[in-house]
Amino acid sequence: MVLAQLGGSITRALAQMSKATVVDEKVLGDCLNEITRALLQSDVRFQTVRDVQTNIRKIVNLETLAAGTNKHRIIQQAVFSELCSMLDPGKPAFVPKKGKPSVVMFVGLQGSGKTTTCTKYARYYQLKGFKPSVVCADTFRAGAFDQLKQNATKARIPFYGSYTESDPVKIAVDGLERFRKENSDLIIIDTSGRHKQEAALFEEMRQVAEATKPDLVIFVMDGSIGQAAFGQAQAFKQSASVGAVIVTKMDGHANGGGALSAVAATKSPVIFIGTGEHLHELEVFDVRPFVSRLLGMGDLSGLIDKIQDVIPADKQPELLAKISEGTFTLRLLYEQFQNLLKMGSLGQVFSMLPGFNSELMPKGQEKDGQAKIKRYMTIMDSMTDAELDNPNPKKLMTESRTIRIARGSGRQVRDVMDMLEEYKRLAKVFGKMKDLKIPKNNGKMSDLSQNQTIQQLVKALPPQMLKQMGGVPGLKALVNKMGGKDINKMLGGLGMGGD
Ligand SMILES: Nc1nc2c(ncn2[C@@H]2O[C@H](COP(=O)(O)OP(=O)(O)OP(=O)(O)O)[C@@H](O)[C@H]2O)c(=O)[nH]1
Repeated sequence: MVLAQLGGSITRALAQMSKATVVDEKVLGDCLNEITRALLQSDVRFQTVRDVQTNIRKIVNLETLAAGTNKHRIIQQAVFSELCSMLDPGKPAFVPKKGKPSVVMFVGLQGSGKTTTCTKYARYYQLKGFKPSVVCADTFRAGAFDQLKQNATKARIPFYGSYTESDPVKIAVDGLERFRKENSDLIIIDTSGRHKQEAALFEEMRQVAEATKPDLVIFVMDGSIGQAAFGQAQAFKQSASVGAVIVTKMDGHANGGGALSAVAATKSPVIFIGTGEHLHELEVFDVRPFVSRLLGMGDLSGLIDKIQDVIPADKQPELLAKISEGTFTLRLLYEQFQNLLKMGSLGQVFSMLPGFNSELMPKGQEKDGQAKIKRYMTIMDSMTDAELDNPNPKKLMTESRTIRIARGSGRQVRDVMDMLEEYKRLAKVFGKMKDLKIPKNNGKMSDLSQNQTIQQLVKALPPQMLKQMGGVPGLKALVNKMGGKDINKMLGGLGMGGD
């Protein structure tokens, strides 16, 4: 993800500053120059970058800071808070509520990713338990209905459109009526795009909006246009009463930071960012957690949300029971792999952990990781139930069995051995996790149970990960920050919660 480069540059500038034993004007100036350069490279408007720099200087007045003050920390906090202000439109967006019918209309220029994003958005809410549906009122681009139909079918989302009707308003109204009858609580209307902002497009948007009275109009915009987003977002906001923005293609272009800050400057809230062509490549955009992740400081609430999307609350006790039995079978590993793949990009998941930045996981490496998981799963697909459910599959694995599995999955014997090695390694980690007990007492944790949690986590986490989290002190700070409730939710989601 290209935004990670911006985050990486700023993080490096801060790390360089932290190394200085004495923070003087020169050290602060160098750090701010690096941050300025990174923001300009990301196509953030010059005016905005200048404001960020001036404001940080206002907060960090080295001359007036008392001796003994932790200047490194003050600078870091000032950078964090100024980046947040740069991206904060100061206005929340409408959020659909489950069970309460909402209509959301999508608008945007042709090719911005509008149609793809409609289905991503529907799927996001489907995973949260909504009953979404999509209506294709794009009669301008031939093939738009087919595209929406294909995407919606893949995600099992009901859709409506017409090959013969040319009036977008009629399609929108008919679709709305159909899905209202079917009790859909989130009806999404995809409208036509044009190559540029032209009167005909705005007129059509106005007519569809008048007929469907949407609760929210979402403007979808291509993030690669950088600071030009300001003019575009402003024009759509005035013509179609846009209530929220989704910025797409944040995976492929260095200008993403510029686009995000430009949209914020129009006082329109960005609610999601698109990070790829696939259905799950849509990320919630929330300013503070976003900046936190950008700077490698993690986003635990996002991680908890993601885990809960993948392992629904009603499935958690089942997983927990299996783990507490202490038998980590190949079938359980298979299920964990499925969950991991459902979580989407591993880089994105990692960037939610404090101390990680998605830059740490280069795209190629990420693809390799996913390919490996899929390879292991294909091998397991060739195993019998008895092999998958055996608590000690390594003992069971005779030469003839291994050859049979390798043949059945079209892989080499060494691939099967490799998968079993990985299983052994993970079984060891899970074996340690089964002792992890977090008391559930409505959120608050006693000091004693907090200490026990930390000790158990230290034992369970791979040393490399513990190091990335800042060692035991980093982990302590994390547990303190999360309190009992969130850590319970997270560990529960991973099948590690307590009684
Ligand atoms: N890399 C990347 N590609 C995206 C993203 N979102 C959409 N795309 C791609 O952008 C192209 C255009 O997307 P569409 O959804 O067809 O665009 P549209 O705005 O609906 O276009 P019209 O229907 O013609 O108005 C497609 O190839 C999508 O796969 C994203 O977040 N990242």
